[in-house]
Amino acid sequence: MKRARVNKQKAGPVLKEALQVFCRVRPHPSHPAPTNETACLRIDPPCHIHLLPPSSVNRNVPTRELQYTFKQVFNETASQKEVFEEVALPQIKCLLAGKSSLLFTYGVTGSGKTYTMTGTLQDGGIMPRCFDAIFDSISECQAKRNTFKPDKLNGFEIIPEGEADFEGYLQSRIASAKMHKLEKKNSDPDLAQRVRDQCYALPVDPDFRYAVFITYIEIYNNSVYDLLEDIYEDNTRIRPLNSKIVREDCNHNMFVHGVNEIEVTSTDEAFEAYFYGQKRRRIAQTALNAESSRSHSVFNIRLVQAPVDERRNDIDLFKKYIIVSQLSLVDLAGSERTNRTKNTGLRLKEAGNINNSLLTLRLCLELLRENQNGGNKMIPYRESRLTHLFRNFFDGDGQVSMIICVSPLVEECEETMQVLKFAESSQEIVTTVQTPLRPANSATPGRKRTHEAYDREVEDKRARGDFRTQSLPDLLENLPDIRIVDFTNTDEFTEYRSKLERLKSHIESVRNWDFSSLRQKIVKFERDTYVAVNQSKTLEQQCQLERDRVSTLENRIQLSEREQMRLKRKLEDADNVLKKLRGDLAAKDVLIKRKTVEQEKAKEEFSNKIVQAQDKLNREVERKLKSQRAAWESEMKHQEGRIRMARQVLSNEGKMELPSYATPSRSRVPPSKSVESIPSSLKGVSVAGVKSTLFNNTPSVTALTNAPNPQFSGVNNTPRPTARKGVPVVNRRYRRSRSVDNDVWLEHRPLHEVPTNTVMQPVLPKRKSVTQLTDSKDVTEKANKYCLLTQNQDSDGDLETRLYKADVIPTAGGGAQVTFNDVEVLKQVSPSGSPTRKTPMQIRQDLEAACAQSTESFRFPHPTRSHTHVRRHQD
Ligand SMILES: Nc1ncnc2c1ncn2[C@@H]1O[C@H](COP(=O)(O)OP(=O)(O)OP(=O)(O)O)[C@@H](O)[C@H]1O
Repeated sequence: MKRARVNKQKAGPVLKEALQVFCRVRPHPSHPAPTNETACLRIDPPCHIHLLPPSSVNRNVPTRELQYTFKQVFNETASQKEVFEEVALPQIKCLLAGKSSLLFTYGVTGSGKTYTMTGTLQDGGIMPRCFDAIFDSISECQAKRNTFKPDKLNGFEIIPEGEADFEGYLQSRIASAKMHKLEKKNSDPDLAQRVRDQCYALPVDPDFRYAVFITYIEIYNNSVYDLLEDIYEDNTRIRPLNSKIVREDCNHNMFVHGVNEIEVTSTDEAFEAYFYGQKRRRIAQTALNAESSRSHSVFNIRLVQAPVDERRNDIDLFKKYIIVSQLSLVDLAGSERTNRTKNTGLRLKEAGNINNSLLTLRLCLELLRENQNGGNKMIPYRESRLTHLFRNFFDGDGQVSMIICVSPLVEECEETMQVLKFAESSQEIVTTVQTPLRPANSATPGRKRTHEAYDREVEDKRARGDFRTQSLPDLLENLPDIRIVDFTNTDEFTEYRSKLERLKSHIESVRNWDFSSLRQKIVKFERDTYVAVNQSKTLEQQCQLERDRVSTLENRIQLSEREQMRLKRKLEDADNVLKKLRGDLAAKDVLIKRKTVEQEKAKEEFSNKIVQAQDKLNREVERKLKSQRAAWESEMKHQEGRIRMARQVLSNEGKMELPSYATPSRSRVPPSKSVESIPSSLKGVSVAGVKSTLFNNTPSVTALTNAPNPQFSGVNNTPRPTARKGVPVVNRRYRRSRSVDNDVWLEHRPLHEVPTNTVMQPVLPKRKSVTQLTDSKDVTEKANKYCLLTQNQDSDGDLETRLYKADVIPTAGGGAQVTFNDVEVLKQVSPSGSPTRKTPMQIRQDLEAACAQSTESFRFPHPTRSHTHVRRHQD
């Protein structure tokens, strides 16, 4: 027995295709005409779907309307036929052309995945319609059963005609019969009830023979099980399914090792196998679906095709001519939220596994998309059996399509959003599809048609009676009997001769029959037809490619339009914000301008006020200065009068000569200050024998300033005054005691002294206090130091206490000269003074400001302080 195996699929040109995503919305379970309150989806045919999240939904879902775009969106009323023709029929065409494809349904539990994939007997889903289309197309070219045989290593062997392993087939049928006997009680659906609404006969290459194989597996809790496995150990015992492993064949294609691959020759057989597997599939009732799939089911259809040889019907035995294509129909289990399904125990574990495998699928697709956009991440296909098994498809070995099943239920809004989001982004994934090379063997292309045409021609000729003679066997049958009985009978000879001539003419006519030219004509015609068909196929492929390219571009355009819309919205938002900010800015500008104007105005008013206040202050200062000067001048005059009176008294007594008051000629101290320094207690007092020298030419005190006045710096260098005639001279032999402790002070206090109660007291260890100088001896004999205390209190209650200190120097005439050499000023500001009185600092500032403008030469007193103790020694 000669056998052949599929070793390697012959690869033709590589086409790139985007992952195709379709969306199907299932009808609302309770509202035949859903409203906005009950449905969260709105369809905008043919490609858009809008999600309208209700306001009550979770905060993870944005409240605005979201739009998603897919290759096509089917609404609630879309029929199974419509879905099949749009989604799966192109994949059947691919399958017949030798290309593989994967189609899976994805969605939340109860969203209609199984319904879309399988449907019902009356209204079949994608899977039964696929079988119908396949068998309708290959019906005339179907290989005899068991011509191909799976080799259990993902390949096929060809068993030449006559050697077909009918025994094996019989065995499998017997096993099948057995299982049916056991399971018939499980009430198989009656296939006779199945309704077919359409014949899908697609063109196939007639020079090939075709066979269809199926496998049916489930991935349950991340383990793979063969649903077509024989689990009957005898007629009564059933063992559990064994888990299978996923392996890689020599061409790096993934397959389930040891899986039962069954050849089917009709849709009914395929259905039988499907129902056989379906009974083993794990389905359970949940809160959301009465028949919820607890596993992912994979229904693989493999189409094996091999060319026929020149002798019309024998399949070519060269293994290189075999083409195997696959269509995988995957019904994924639905993603579940435990809080909605209320699953516990085993159901909860199943739900966890389902969600994990779906998560891995999503992760793989997302990473694939990222990698195709320039990323370089490892895709974790192996983390789930599901992704591991379909790695080839994702890595670029076949077309991938996905049907997103969604429910319009408001309660599922958030999950639906996740599904739509993921599906929309998956459309960016590009997969590659290899077109298999049709085997270019030595056989004449179109030979099947040639044979058929020849047969038809002969039949036609026969029917028309175009054959001028009978067929050769007829001719031979009608040959005259050539045995001559009587050689003398010329009639017999003549008849015999005429028979032979007739025979000869028949033979000649048959010989002249131009078989070769007819055959050549037919072959040429078929060749042309074949070339034309091939060309048309190529053109069709190119058209398909162009269509796909256009649809990909359309998808991209839609995506970019959406992106553009999104950006536009963003821009509009930003524009609005900008406008608002600009408005705010303009308002603030106006406010600033108004404030600036107000500020300028206030500044102007303020400076005017300052100028006015300065003027007023200047005038006030001038007025005060004037009045002060006038007061001082009158005081001075008064004092001078007194001095004159005192002088007069002295001169009248003739004993004491009072030196004339020498107005300090070079002193810059205002005269009033010197005048003021005359002790008031001396007013009207005459002391016999006492000579007084007041600030003898030298201003010893600068009472109004703390800073040393440079104009007085040269004072000490002024020549000492020479004694004038008649003026008592100081006793030159008198030596002042240098011991301070020995000084005896004559303290001259005012009669009505205001108690200062200050801690600052003059240090006068030995003193005699008097309020009036009545006896000159108090000065001349008892003291060598003189101290005069004066007090002045102004209208504000400020008290100024002055302590004039002097040396008492005996004169040659037996009197004494009192030389004032020091003054201490104690100023006490009344805390309860006039409330309108300015603080010293204010006064100083006012005066400084006023005088800075008016007079530069005038010097201001140092700010008066409470308890200011000013002391300046002459030396
Ligand atoms: N388009 C539709 N038209 C009519 N009925 C539908 C449609 N889609 C789903 N249904 C019904 O909804 C129910 C649930 O559907 P189905 O079992 O296909 O959901 P599922 O997505 O496969 O759920 P699970 O993931 O749990 O297996 C079924 O009774 C089915 O008949």
